[in-house]
Amino acid sequence: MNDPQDPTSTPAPTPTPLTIPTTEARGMARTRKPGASDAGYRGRTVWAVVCGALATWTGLGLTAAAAWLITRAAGQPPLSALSVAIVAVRACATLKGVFRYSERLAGHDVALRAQAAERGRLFAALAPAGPVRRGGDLLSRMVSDSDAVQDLLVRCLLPAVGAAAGVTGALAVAVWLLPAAVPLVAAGLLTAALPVPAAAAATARRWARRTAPARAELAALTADLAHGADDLAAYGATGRARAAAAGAAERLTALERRRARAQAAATALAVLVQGLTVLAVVLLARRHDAGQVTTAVLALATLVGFEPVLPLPRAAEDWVTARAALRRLRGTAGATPDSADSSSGGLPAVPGASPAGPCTVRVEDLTVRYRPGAAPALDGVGLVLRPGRRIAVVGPSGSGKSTLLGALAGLVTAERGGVVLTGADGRALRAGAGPEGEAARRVMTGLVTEPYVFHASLRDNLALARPDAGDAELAEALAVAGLTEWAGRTGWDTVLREDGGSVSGGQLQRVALARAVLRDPAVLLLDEPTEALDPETADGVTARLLARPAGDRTTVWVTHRLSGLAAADEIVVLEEGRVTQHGTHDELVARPGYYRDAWECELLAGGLAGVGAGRD
Ligand SMILES: Nc1ncnc2c1ncn2[C@@H]1O[C@H](COP(=O)(O)OP(=O)(O)OP(=O)(O)O)[C@@H](O)[C@H]1O
Repeated sequence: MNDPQDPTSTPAPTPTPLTIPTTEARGMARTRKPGASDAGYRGRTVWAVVCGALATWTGLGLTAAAAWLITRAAGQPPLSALSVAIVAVRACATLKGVFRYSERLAGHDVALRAQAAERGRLFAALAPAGPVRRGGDLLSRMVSDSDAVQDLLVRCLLPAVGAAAGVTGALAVAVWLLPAAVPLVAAGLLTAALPVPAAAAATARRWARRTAPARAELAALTADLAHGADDLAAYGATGRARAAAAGAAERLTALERRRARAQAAATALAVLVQGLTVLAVVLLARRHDAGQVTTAVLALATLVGFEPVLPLPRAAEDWVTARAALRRLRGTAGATPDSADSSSGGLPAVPGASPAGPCTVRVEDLTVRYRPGAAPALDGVGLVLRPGRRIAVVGPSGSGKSTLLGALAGLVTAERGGVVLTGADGRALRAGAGPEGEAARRVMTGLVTEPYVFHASLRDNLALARPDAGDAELAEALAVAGLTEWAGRTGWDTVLREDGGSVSGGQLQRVALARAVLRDPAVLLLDEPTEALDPETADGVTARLLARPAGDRTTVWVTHRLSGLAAADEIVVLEEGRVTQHGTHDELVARPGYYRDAWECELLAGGLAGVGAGRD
C-alpha cells in the first residue's frame, strides 16, 4: 500500500515478481566493487548530460542553418554561396539524431542500473530486519518508490539540462545576430523556465494533497475486494463492495482529471510565452531593420530554444513526486539495521550495534494500553528470559500474549516499563522504535506478525530472512516446519503468490515459521506458529521446534495448545495482562489454576487423551 499520509504517494503498479537474488547472484553482488559501479554511473550520467546538451545545440544549429538556407535560397544566389549552409544542415541533422540517441541510451541505461541498485540496496537493508514489515509496504517501496530513482534522471535532470542548453543556445544566437534582442529572448525563456515550472510544482503539491486520500480510499476498498472476496461472497456483499470501489475510482478519476487540466494549463502558459516572445523578437528585429535572413534565423532559433523549456512544468511535477519517493526510500533505509549502526541510541560501546553472544531479556514492569482509558493489555509484567531457555506463553484469549511478543519485538509501545536486552558483552538495548530498537530487533525477532508470502519463489521467500543461507540451511528450516515433502512437490523455484493464494493457510504459516527458524536470532519469537495446523501436524512442528539444539538461543512462543509443553523449560501464564503462573509443565499441572484447568480440558477433549495417558 502507499502511504496514505504522504500526499505525493503514487499508486503501486501491478505487482511484479519480487526477484530476490539467488545464491550465485548474491555472491556476485558481494564481490562487485561499489566504487567501480559508482564511477560507472557518474561517467554514464555525464555522457548522457553532454549528449543531451549537444543534441539541443545541434537542433538549434539545424534550425538556424535551415532558416538561413531557405531565406538565402529565395534570392537565388550561386550554389557555392549556399554550400556551407547545406553541409551545416546535413551535419547538424545527422549529429542531432546521433546525440539524442546516445543521450537516451546512456540516460536510460544509467537510470535503470541505478534503479536496480536502489532496489538491491533497499532489499539488503530490509531483509536483516526480519519479518516485521508487511509485504505490501515492502513491495510498494521496492517497485513504486524506487522508480523515482529512474524518474529523477530521465524525467527531471535530463530535461533540465536540455532546457539550460536551449536557453544558452538561443541567447548565443541572439547575441551573435541582434544583441538588442537578448533581454527580450532572455526574459521570455526565463519566464517559461522558472516561474511557470515553479507554479506547476506548487500546483502538483496541492493536488497531490487532495488526491492522496482518494487514492488511499480506493486502495483500501480494492484490497478489501481482493483479500475479502470469499467473505464478501459468503454474505452477498460483493455487489455493494464493488459499487463502493467503483465510486471511489470515479472520485479519484474526477480529481485526476482536474489535476491534468491544471497541468495542461501550465504547459499552455509556457507555449503562450513562447509564441509572444517569438512575435516580440520579430517586431524588434523589424524595428532594428535586421533584414529578412537575420529576422528569420533569430525568430526560429528563439522558437527552437523554447522547445526543451516547454517540458519543464511536467519535469517540475515529476520532481515533486520523485523527491517524496526518495524521502520515503531514505526513511526506509534510515530505519534499517545497517544505518542504525551509525547511531548510538545513547548507549555505550559500539553505537547502534546489537549485543553479542547469549542475550538475557528483562521485561520490567511492562504496561501496555492500546487506547487511553481502556483496560491495559499488559499490566506490570515482569520476567527474566535467560539464554538457551525455551519459554512458552499461554493464557486465555485476549490475555495479552501477542502484545507481550509484540513488545519483545519492539512493535508495541509501552505506557510504562519496557524490555531490555543485554548481551554477554554487557551491552544493553531497549526494545522499541528507532535505531536502538532496530538493533535489538536484529537479535530478537521471528514470527510476530501475520504470516505473509511474497510473490517470489519458495527459495527467495525463505532467503528473505537470511540472504546468505545455503541450500542445506534452507532445507533444514523447511524440515522443522514440516514442509520438506510439500517443497519437493511444489519445487523450490515455483513462484508463490503474494496473497498466499497458491499455498494453504497452514502451509503459509509454516513457510513463515521456516523463515523465522532460518533467521535463527539469539531470541526467537514465535506467535502461535502452529495456529492454522491440524492437531497432529501442530504437535509434530512443536516437537521438532523443541527438539532443536537450543545452544544459547532463547525461544519464546505463544501457543493455545498445551500438548508438547512438557518439553518447554518454562511456561508463563498470562491472565488479564498479568503473569499469574510461571513454572514447568509438571509444576503447573500440580497447582490449581488456569494451566491445570486448560490441560485437563485438552485431555478431556479427547485428542490428547493418548498423549496424557502416555505421560502419566
Ligand atoms: N491493535 C489493538 N488495538 C486495540 N486493542 C488491542 C489491539 N491488539 C490487542 N488489543 C487488545 O489487547 C488485549 C490483549 O490482546 P492480545 O492480542 O495481546 O491477546 P492474546 O492473548 O494474544 O489473544 P489471542 O489469544 O486471542 O490472540 C485484548 O483485550 C485485545 O482486545
